Amino acid sequence: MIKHFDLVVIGSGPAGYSAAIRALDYGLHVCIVEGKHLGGAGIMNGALTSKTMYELSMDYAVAARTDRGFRSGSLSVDFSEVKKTVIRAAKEKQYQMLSQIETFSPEKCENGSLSIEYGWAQFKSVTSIEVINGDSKQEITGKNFVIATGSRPREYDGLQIDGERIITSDGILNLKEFPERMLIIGSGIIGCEFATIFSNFAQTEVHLLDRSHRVLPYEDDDVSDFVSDNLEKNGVLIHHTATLRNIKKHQTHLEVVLDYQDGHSKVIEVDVALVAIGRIPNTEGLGLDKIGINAMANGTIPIQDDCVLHDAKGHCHIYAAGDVTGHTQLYSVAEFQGRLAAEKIGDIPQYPLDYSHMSTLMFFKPEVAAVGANEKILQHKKIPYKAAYYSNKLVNRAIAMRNTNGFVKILVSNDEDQRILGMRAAGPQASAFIVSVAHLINQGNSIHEVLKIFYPHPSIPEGIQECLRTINNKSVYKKEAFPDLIHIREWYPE
Ligand SMILES: Cc1cc2nc3c(=O)[nH]c(=O)nc-3n(C[C@H](O)[C@H](O)[C@H](O)COP(=O)(O)OP(=O)(O)OC[C@H]3O[C@@H](n4cnc5c(N)ncnc54)[C@H](O)[C@@H]3O)c2cc1C
Ligand SMILES: NC(=O)c1ccc[n+]([C@@H]2O[C@H](COP(=O)([O-])OP(=O)(O)OC[C@H]3O[C@@H](n4cnc5c(N)ncnc54)[C@H](O)[C@@H]3O)[C@@H](O)[C@H]2O)c1
Repeated sequence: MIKHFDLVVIGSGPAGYSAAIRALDYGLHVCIVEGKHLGGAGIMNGALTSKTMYELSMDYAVAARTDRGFRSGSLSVDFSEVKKTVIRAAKEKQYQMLSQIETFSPEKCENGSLSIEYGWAQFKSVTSIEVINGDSKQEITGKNFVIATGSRPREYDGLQIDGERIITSDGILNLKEFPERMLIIGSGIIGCEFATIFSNFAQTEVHLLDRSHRVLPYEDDDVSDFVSDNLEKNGVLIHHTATLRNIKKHQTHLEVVLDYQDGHSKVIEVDVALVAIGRIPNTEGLGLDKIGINAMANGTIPIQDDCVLHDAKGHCHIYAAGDVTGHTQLYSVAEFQGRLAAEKIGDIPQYPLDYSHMSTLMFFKPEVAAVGANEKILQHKKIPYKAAYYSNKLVNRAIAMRNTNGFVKILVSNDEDQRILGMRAAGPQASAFIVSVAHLINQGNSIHEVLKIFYPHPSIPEGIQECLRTINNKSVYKKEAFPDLIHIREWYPE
């Protein structure tokens, strides 16, 4: 039997699920097709599982502190219990998603419904897909499609991922115990987040391979240095300018050869190697040739700001959203694009995609949050700016928390308007207040809007207001008195 829907969404990650639900809002009959885990990397082996593990590791690190007037009598941690808690968190979310699918099932709803089919989808034509689940196959036809197939870890050339000793982020939950020694290959977000998590639990000697001079190569040098310093304080051994020559597998361990830029080499022994060198889009096997679409050389499906795919014949009932499109690989971006695709299908009003105020959270110790441009971006675009830095050491709430390791760095246009262009914030609660600056950037606000407002006391965001006041020399604490804690830099194109 061929099943037919108004909209077929391939992939149930944040892009696919949000597209499906948004189409349901205006009465479409929708089918989600999912090959693996409901919720995609938004939930399993991705954002939610890694953040659950991060929160547990941060709690453990706080419990292990001895500088706050109290100490725990004895502290121990069991990896299998940590794993159970992480999986419980993922299931909690998946059951919420499933409850919603069941609430709107076609048997119960005439005016818009949701169905889910498990299996791998492949286009047969511009109106039909085949869904393969083990030995069974079924055909599903649709008036519209959203391709939201996400991404998967990039593999390291010549290194076989065995899922046990040599793993990617997909294999973290396969580990049976805390490895005694671990090498993380790649010092981007995933590499630095897992280095934070495993060093927080303090059961693992963590080696982090950074092929350049700094971790997080796309961030400004001061932010990268701050993250590196904190990783090192947490016990992580960072191998800057190192290249992996090879890994020899032994019965009980891995023997790793690292080559450094200055010509020397080092052999280290670890139990597990985690490869975290980026993610690649899931487009192979989708049958894109059957719909007249060519993926780019890097596998992504290019979209314009409308998420629509146009083939040579002008078909425009097929859309793409999320990691598969090659845009910044974030939950929020995937969800926004998925919603937008569904709104386009329904021809209902949409908010335009505007990445200029996109924010990111990075789960390190302490957390780091980013919104809008950084110095590298502004210099690349030749936009003159002022960068103001204000340390949390001067912020009363941080002092009260006994947690002053952090800062805000705000970039404003170097002109009369002094428009806010971007911020990097590190320290407690950075993830909670970054979005307030996203609103300021979105509204094209200048310093003046911030200076008019009462910031509650004691609060960490008071640092934002003081930081902006420093630019026009109106702050309560002055850079002359605290040159290490407050500074301002100006930049003009040559
Ligand atoms: C370890 C890790 C931590 C992360 N942490 C964060 C974070 O803290 N914050 C953040 O914003 N982002 C984070 N991300 C990124 C975020 O998870 C992704 O950007 C987001 O999940 C992308 O959503 P998506 O819907 O495009 O794709 P995905 O979530 O990858 O979902 C795609 C789904 O499509 C399915 N699929 C693929 N091909 C087919 C097919 N042919 N047929 C049927 N189904 C198919 C897949 O099985 C998958 O379930 C993290 C990612 C990882 C790996
Ligand atoms: N908190 C978050 O928002 C969050 C958390 C995790 C992942 N993510 C998303 O997932 C995506 C993937 O994360 P990621 O860390 O894998 O990718 P990434 O692009 O952030 O970092 C990859 C790192 O690997 C390095 N690298 C690449 N090839 C290498 C090689 N051959 N040898 C050694 N190093 C190499 C790069 O220089 C870079 O530092 C990110 O782009 C991010 O958008 C987001």
